Amino acid sequence: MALLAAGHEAVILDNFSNASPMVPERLETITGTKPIVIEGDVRDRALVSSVLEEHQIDAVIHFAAKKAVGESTQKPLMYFDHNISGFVSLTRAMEDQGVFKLVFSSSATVYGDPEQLPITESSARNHTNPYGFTKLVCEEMMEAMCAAEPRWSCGVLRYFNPVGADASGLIGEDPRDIPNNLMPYIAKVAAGDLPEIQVFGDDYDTPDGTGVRDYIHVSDLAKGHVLSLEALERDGKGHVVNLGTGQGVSVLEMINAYSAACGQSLPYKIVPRRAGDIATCYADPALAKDLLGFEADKTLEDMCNSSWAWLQNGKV
Ligand SMILES: O=c1ccn([C@@H]2O[C@H](COP(=O)(O)OP(=O)(O)O[C@H]3O[C@H](CO)[C@H](O)[C@H](O)[C@H]3O)[C@@H](O)[C@H]2O)c(=O)[nH]1
Repeated sequence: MALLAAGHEAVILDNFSNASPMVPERLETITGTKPIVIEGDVRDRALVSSVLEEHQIDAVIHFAAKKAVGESTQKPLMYFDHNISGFVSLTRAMEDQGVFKLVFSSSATVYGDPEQLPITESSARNHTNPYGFTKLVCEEMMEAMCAAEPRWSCGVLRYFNPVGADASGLIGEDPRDIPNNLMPYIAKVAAGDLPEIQVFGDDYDTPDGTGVRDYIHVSDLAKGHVLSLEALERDGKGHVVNLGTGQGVSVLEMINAYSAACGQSLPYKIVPRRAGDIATCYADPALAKDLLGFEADKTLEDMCNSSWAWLQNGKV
């Protein structure tokens, strides 16, 4: 999904392949502002160009990418097409229309297996799968674009592990297939759709032996995008920042927190490690605070409560 903002007007371009068509209506309920919704694909340069022109767009938030690591190893070309061709097509359309402000969804995946913790933005970049490769390539393309054309200013946001749902309970994640990620999997077990959680390894070098990640509430993440856009307008230059809380949470801590939120003790079993997983990953969030004034303020409890509320009320 690409959200293109001109002044206070929001224009959403989406092909609805993953998102529910109910999202724009629910967005309106939450924000009180009716977004303009255009059905289409970010790889359609002519369409994007016409949208930018017609609505006098001055900045773009680019979310239109695929994000499942496992799928990317099976279908790398599909990932290159959506994530890399889509990026090139979008930015060429922006260039055609003289729009040079871009907020980009990057990922902590660009750090590969981190050399040091917490992870700072100057840590070495690496990729361990085709999905991570696409994020790294887009980051490098932005560096080249900005070096060649000073009018570009790009806000590169390296997400850690986004979880939770909007506090209204109206918008959240509802994977169609068996979820790959921990929180949606736990949520399906809590809802009775799956029998038990599989914990991928309890022999990591972490306090309880299970993997540790920096989970960030999606509402905090959304706030980071607004601050990034504002910084692009204010500073006239780009930034590359981590969006995380700086706190590591283990798989067992997450299961316990979700059990408290849904009021039942969730069943789990320890299974072998998942290939490609690392022990620990959490952000140094200091630069995002310095450059954007960003600070994540939602707790682990907020993340679990909002996910559970969405499952009960909002799912369509
Ligand atoms: O059913 C599950 C799913 C996950 N885990 C564990 O839970 C932790 C989190 O796993 P996720 O799959 O939720 O998230 P990852 O950290 O593996 O990956 C996420 O964060 C990465 C950056 O660190 C990339 O951005 C990637 O796209 C994104 O899915 C890991 O220790 C994993 O082993 C389980 O034990 N059981």
